[in-house]
Amino acid sequence: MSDKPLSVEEQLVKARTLSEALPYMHRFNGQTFVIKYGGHAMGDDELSHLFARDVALMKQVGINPVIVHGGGPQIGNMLDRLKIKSSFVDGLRVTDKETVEIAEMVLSGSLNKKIVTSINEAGGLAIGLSGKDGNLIEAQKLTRTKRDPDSNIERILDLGFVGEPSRINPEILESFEENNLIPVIAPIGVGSNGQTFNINADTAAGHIAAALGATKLIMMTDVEGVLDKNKKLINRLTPAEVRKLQKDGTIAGGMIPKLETCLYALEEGVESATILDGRIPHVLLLETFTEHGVGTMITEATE
Ligand SMILES: Nc1ncnc2c1ncn2[C@@H]1O[C@H](COP(=O)(O)OP(=O)(O)O)[C@@H](O)[C@H]1O
Ligand SMILES: CC(=O)N[C@@H](CCC(=O)OP(=O)(O)O)C(=O)O
Repeated sequence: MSDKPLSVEEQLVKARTLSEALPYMHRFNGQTFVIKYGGHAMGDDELSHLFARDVALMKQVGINPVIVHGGGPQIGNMLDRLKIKSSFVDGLRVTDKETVEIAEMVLSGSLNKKIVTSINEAGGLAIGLSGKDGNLIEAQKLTRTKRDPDSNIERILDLGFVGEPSRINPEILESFEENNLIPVIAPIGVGSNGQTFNINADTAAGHIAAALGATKLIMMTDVEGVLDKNKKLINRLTPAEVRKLQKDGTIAGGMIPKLETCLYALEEGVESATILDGRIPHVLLLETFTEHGVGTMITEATE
């Protein structure tokens, strides 16, 4: 913050901005927003600090923010340091025994605590947990098939310890809300025999949003939003339009699980899913307290 006094005009702009936020504060009071904070979006310290402030502000004005974080690039860095090779299939990391241990260490350990600390420093009260705590995310091995384009044979893919949520037990999150705590969740799931599963953070966020009956699912990433074939931002999409983009190959890599999750969340009753550019300062406030103008919003009906 600069110490230079503001001109009257600048003060008026500030006052107007605050006043314009009032209807949104009323509209969203008491509602749950699940915010997926992607590993790419958390690379810059200044942006991470602004993210934490935005989350603390949301909580202060009566919204219930629930953070689910990723950490793909950070897991990748640790695997590189340990000289462990890693690969992805359709945006999902092939996860062997060693890799799942590293993923848990990075996600539930250093990254989770870093986010908790920065929200606490910003004046919120955050609590970190993984899907193992309170049995929040019960998971099973993900089963995936892929059609071989040459032979047209459907093959079963074995991604190792990659999990998908089989049941979410949100009671622990509800008790946090009652106590004004902001949950920060690492996407690690627990299997029926206590196994650890590495879950794509988008998938975890979508299931948590559905189980909590969230109003909004917000995905923060490192692109403007969903881009069309000419790399132009698409502002609004319906589920039918998303399916078309999936079929014609416009959607690739990490955007595949992201959009699958958005569709799942909408089917389960979440009102809107938005993919936002986490590189924009205060993008969460822009999304929450102004008419939609950034990123891609997916809703059942377009106005
Ligand atoms: N049509 C598309 N529009 C936008 N991004 C796309 C598209 N298709 C593929 N992508 C890729 O998806 C990436 C976002 O997914 P990902 O890297 O998993 O992000 P995060 O780590 O934030 O979850 C983009 O950086 C981009 O490379
Ligand atoms: C199965 C799987 O792919 N798990 C992810 C979990 C982290 C994640 O999803 O992080 P981002 O949101 O930053 O991509 C991984 O190992 O990278």
